Amino acid sequence: MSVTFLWFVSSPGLEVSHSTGLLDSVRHVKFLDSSKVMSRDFGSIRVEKDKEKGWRLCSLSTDMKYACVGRSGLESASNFPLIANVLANPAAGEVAVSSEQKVYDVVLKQASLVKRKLGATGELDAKPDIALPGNLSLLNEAYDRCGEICAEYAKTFYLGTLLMTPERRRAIWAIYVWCRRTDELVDGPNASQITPTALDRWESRLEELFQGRPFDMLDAALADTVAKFPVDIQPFKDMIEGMRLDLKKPRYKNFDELYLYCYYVAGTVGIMSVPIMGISPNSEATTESVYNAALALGIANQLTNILRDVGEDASRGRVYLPQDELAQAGLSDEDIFAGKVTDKWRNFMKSQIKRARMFFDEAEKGVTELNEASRWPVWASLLLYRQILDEIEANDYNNFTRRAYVSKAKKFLSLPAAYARSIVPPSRKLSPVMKT
Ligand SMILES: CC(C)=CCC/C(C)=C/CC/C(C)=C/CC/C(C)=C/[C@@H]1[C@@H](COP(=O)(O)OP(=O)(O)O)[C@]1(C)CC/C=C(\C)CC/C=C(\C)CCC=C(C)C
Repeated sequence: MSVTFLWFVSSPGLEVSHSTGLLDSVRHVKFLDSSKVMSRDFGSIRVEKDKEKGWRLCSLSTDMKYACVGRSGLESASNFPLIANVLANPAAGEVAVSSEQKVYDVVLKQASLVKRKLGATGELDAKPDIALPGNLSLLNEAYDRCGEICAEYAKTFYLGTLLMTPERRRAIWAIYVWCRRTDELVDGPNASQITPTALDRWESRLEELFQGRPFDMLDAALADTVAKFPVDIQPFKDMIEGMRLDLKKPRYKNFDELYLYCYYVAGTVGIMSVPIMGISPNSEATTESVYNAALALGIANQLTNILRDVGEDASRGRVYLPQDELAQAGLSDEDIFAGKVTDKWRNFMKSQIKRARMFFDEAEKGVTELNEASRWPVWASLLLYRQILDEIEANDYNNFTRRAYVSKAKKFLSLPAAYARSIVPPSRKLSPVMKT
């Protein structure tokens, strides 16, 4: 996977290795009070009534033992028999659950955390900074540094965040920086030295920071963010799991496997971001449906990223495309390594692009439901990334030797279009509760 983030990212080489990473010099910053860490006990089994999807029986256990049977928001729109809900596994005498369903459990868990944190008022308590007074300026410095990194690596996105409230803006910066550091572990300049053990250490660090014990200054900003906003640790852990897959899994058998990978490395970003960006108090959408849209945007972005980078990934021996679908199209890894654009390849790409667009369509339904100030950067991100698919088509599906690229002029034109969409309000107000 290539690793510059959307259109915003300009410079490579952010140092984030476990021991020598960016600002690791500021270590053992112990100014966060672990006693203020919120409880994350989700109980075990719940019966959920989902507005659009009917009743579903779900395990909400934190250990990710999935037991959820239900329908996906995407399958109705899908022409692809690709997202199976429940996969029978007769050999084991068990019912295996599809990736989509596993991921939906994370969505439900995050949504239920948001609901519980909001309580009856529908508003988040604005918690004070959890630093001791003497260290408040350190915390501010930490957030400022996150802002600087964001501005350096994702300029347009950074500008978009300036529309958000100061609290939300700096929280998004802190999440952005953690995601980028995580991604750089396997895709950055020190990637060749990264081992599964290093990722395990990164995960322990994550657990510590969620307990209010950050390792460095940038972690401290995130520790403060997760203590203030109803953010679950699971998507963060899952992103690290995605990096583990990148170390050990060179091929994806089918779309179910690829879907899980896309969730790990990108869908997680959507789920982490919504509790910060907030849902409009005027939205009548269910919390779950907004999280589903956020997940869909992450998946759409990652699928697009994979389709754009086929040649580049192949040069590193990597093929992310579903093997069974390649075979059905009469293609194999050899065709990808040969890098020849044939009619078989064009047809295959058409169907892959179609699927990525379906995920973008699904995501679009949720953007309007976000808090007004958060919509513009999301629309901008969506419109710009979606155009990469158009560029692949314009390149006659040659994603072996030509990198689909959205020109500066087109990017620039997308910004007012994104703004225009962002001022469209959610359909109508029903109840002010249960949103953030
Ligand atoms: C507004 C907004 C976009 C917020 C997201 C802020 C945030 C926390 C970003 C972190 C991004 C990051 C550094 C992720 C690390 C993993 C990674 C690199 C994922 C890939 C991104 C782009 O890859 P790459 O850097 O290679 O791209 P380029 O080469 O530069 O093109 C990803 C493909 C995925 C990133 C996923 C998202 C941005 C998810 C966006 C979803 C939301 C913000 C939820 C919106 C809410 C609704 C309701 C739709």
